[in-house]
Amino acid sequence: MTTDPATKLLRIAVAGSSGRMGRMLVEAIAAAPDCQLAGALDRAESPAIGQDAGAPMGLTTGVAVTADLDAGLGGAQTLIDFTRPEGSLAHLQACLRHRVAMVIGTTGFDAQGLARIREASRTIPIVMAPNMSVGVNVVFKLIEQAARALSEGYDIEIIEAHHRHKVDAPSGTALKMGEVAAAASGRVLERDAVWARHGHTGEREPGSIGFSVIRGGDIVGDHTVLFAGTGERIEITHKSSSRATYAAGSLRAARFLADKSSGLYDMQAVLGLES
Ligand SMILES: NC(=O)C1=CN([C@@H]2O[C@H](COP(=O)(O)OP(=O)(O)OC[C@H]3O[C@@H](n4cnc5c(N)ncnc54)[C@H](OP(=O)(O)O)[C@@H]3O)[C@@H](O)[C@H]2O)C=CC1
Ligand SMILES: O=C(O)C1=N[C@H](C(=O)O)C[C@H](O)C1
Repeated sequence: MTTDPATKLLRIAVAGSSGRMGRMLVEAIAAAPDCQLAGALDRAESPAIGQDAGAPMGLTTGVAVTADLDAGLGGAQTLIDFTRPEGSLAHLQACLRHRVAMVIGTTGFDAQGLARIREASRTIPIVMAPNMSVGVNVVFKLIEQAARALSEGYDIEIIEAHHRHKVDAPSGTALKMGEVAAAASGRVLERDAVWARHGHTGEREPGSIGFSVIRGGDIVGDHTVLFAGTGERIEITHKSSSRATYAAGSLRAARFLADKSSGLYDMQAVLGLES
């Protein structure tokens, strides 16, 4: 999966190229001196099919958007995919056929989908992360440290806010924050999570991890983990103000995969944050 020997450029295809993240990625690839757009995929029903992938941003990339997975992936080393779970899993099969590496940013997979990705990573290299931003991945570390130190006597609540178009809840990032906080504080997320509260809920269950979800307007992505104790509370907050941060992280992931032949990695590995 090394770079093109002739041009030395990393040949990247983008799935969901006319989506919010897809457009950011096409723009980021066009601006990156070491990368080249090798393919742009979208659904057959998309009005973008046949148009230049850069058209929505006023760019000419020379790559037309296609729904033909084999044509879109043919010349690529890596596919960056921010679509929907069913789309990513269809793209995964095509990447296996063409031995193309994958960066998966899509959130909302079920256990079966995750198992298929894990299985595929025995054959192709994959980076998968619910959040590609450097900041959020540093925040995961801060949450781990705080949750370890505050495991007794502090209630953990996770609050996230996103734009009105987001279809999954809680966000993949919020779920990951819950997993990190649970593991570091001796809780088990599947057992201790409280996904919603309404009506006569009774008192808060000790050791639970509560989730609150806000959807509105054009909020790019805000996440807070609250540790509420007696007489004090600690809030660890990350706010994204632009999707460019996810696109930049995705390109870092694609570069990371260039010399890998298989394996499943996350952004902690890409950023060298593994402890
Ligand atoms: N890991 C991270 O850092 C981040 C992850 N995300 C995640 O990325 C995903 C996409 O987000 P966003 O860009 O805002 O979404 P959009 O809806 O703006 O874009 C999704 C794109 O994927 C296409 N698509 C939808 N369903 C399918 C399918 N079944 N097969 C193929 N293509 C499909 C859409 O086409 P059409 O418009 O025709 O439906 C569209 O082009 C979400 O899961 C989101 O949570 C988002 C930001 C950061
Ligand atoms: O859908 C989005 O927009 C985002 N989704 C990701 C998630 O579910 O965590 C990452 C980011 O928060 C933006």
